[in-house]
Amino acid sequence: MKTNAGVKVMASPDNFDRAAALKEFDEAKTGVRGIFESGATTLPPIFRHPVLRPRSSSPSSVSVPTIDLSLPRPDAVALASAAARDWGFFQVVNHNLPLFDRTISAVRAFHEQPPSVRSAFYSRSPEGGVSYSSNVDLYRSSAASWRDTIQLVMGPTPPDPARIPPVCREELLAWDEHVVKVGRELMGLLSEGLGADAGLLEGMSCLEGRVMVCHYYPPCPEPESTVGLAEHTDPGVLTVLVQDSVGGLQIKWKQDDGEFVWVDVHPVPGALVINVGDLLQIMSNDTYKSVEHRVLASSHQQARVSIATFFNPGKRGESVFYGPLPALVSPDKPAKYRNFTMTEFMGTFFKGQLASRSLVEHFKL
Ligand SMILES: O=C(O)CCC(=O)C(=O)O
Ligand SMILES: [Fe+2]
Repeated sequence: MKTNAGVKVMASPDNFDRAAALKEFDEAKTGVRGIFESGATTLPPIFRHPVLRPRSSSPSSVSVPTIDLSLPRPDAVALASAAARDWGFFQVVNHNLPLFDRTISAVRAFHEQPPSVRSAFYSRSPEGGVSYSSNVDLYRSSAASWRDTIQLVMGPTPPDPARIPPVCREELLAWDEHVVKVGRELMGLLSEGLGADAGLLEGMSCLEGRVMVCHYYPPCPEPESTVGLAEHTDPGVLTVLVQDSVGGLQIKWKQDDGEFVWVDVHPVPGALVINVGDLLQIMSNDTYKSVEHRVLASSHQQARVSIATFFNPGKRGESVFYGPLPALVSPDKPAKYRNFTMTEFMGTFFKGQLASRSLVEHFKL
């Protein structure tokens, strides 16, 4: 038996005590990065995924659309809404490279601090909306993923800045401001694409509920046997993501012959990756699509960094209901989903495993 940062690698998985190994890994408080730092040459069993789809194989001719937001408005509306309908994913070119690089470097710097510094922030119950941990669903998923994350609830109530790790504090606050501007622009385009006013989604408070996750995917000794992030859809309205140049994000794409393949979302310098979440699929009554995606475990020497902001409605409460937008429902196009409160929606999400597609199915009529 060999020990990697407190995680036992058993010769025989038959007598492997998974619960104890998870606890030991979690209590080390240094994440997957800690295992990497220990020089591990094999994958600890808690990270081993029994069945993995092939790592790649997308036809090289297929790629997620990239949209230039400086195009004339009607063109931008047409392209963004077509991409949200046909792909559920697209990239937008925003030309704010210095801010992108600065933010990614700050997140990298947090995760690469000495173990004793970053472990002080490690927690599974976010204090004041900020936490650092590995695998938000560590104790619920059947196999862990090769990834650590800082999570920040940015809205409707922003965190006390003092709770954000100093090494990335200023950068993440500036990034949130930038992302809100991008989110407003995109929600405007997608609202217009539904035939509504540009202010529809923003008026429904969809810019207000924001969770930012700053992922770090260390190089992996056996990338074929695990994932960086298991396949899932995002529950919220819209996700805005910035990634570094390493790559590994893939979306599940249905070919003309009905077969699914994984398509790489190639890093494009200065581009943001945008995707439709389950709630926008429901609100748009299936006009826009929430698509499954995953991240491969990094086979490169370099760790991968990405930062995703999930936009959700900030208006909650037991008398505020979400469901297909009334303007999109008619006798010809009946509602495909029932209405629900955000409490019910998020409760359903947290009950399931992150890797399931059950949220949209759960509310289907
Ligand atoms: O790291 C990425 O590229 C994807 C992250 C993601 O899908 C998520 O956090 O939901
Ligand atoms: Fe996601």
